[in-house]
Amino acid sequence: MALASGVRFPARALLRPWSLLRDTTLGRSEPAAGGGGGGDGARLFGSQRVLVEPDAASGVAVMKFRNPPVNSLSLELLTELVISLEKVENDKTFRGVILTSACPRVFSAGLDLTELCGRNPAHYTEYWKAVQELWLRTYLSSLVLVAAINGACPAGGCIIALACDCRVLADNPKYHIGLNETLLGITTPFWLKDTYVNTIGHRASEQALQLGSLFPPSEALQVGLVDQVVPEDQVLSTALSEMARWLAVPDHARQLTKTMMRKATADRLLRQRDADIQNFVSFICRDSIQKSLQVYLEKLRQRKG
Ligand SMILES: CCCC/C=C/CC(=O)SCCNC(=O)CCNC(=O)[C@H](O)C(C)(C)COP(=O)(O)OP(=O)(O)OC[C@H]1O[C@@H](n2cnc3c(N)ncnc32)[C@H](O)[C@@H]1OP(=O)(O)O
Repeated sequence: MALASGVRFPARALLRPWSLLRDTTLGRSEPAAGGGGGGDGARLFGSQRVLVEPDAASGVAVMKFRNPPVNSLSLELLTELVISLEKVENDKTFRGVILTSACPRVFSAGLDLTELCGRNPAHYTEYWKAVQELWLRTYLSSLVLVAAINGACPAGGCIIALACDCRVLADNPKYHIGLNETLLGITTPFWLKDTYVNTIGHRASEQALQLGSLFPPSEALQVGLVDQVVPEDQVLSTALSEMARWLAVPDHARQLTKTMMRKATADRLLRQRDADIQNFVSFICRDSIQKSLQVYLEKLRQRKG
């Protein structure tokens, strides 16, 4: 499938990209005039793992991850997210998307460790392309993206949140956010490290990345990883208020400014995507890395509660 960032999609998505999306249209069977997804706001479109609730009146769609139990970023979820974002972005009814979780207590557990363990190089290649694609699609989106973080947000979950323009985190001491890759025995790719540095600065990133720090809400706010910490039942309403603030700015000026701020970081990856994939595949295929990941996954499975 030809996507803006030029990545090739998994074979099944290439053959029938929309087959990954189950249309959950309610109420209307035809798109509203002038747009494909909004109408009176009663239309829902999404997929098995991504629920999209569009509100044409406000031009905002709420996109909910729905991959229980922990919204781990499986190849399917990554693919469905990219397709859903592309679909909303191509519909001129919409100017903003709120990303949130439909699973209790977890925004996203990050990359699906079962995609990183015991597979073959062709699978790792396909998987990493999908990770790159989601990051590029979110980081460079012309839409306003607000993360309504209503649960734990480690690693890949944090990466999605960092690609948004604004982050609102629920005030629950169990909802940690950060990049903890080193604790799994792996390293953060340069483009995600750059995103971290852009958000919280060099020194804080140097420390947090090496230590694999996961920040509770108050510390996440202090370090600048999130913009607001609010009671759990106010996360979505606060995200909507933030969205209104961002949408009050004329789109063209905001979009040009976003591009100016983010282009250099994205270009670093765009210039060397294939090399980045090769690096990832050779790294993840190492016996020592496979062992570390398996030990971590086993600990996760044994740890309950
Ligand atoms: C060069 C390489 C760069 C790669 C970059 C990698 C970035 C990443 O994203 S790596 C992934 C890192 N993620 C984590 O470390 C998070 C691990 N998960 C957790 O800490 C917790 O699950 C949670 C805080 C998110 C939620 O806790 P909760 O108590 O609600 O649920 P659990 O009982 O722990 O988990 C339920 C179930 O889900 C499985 N699981 C959890 N996380 C993952 C995951 N990331 N991938 C696959 N599976 C996961 C967990 O094992 C449990 O499974 P079982 O019910 O079968 O035991």
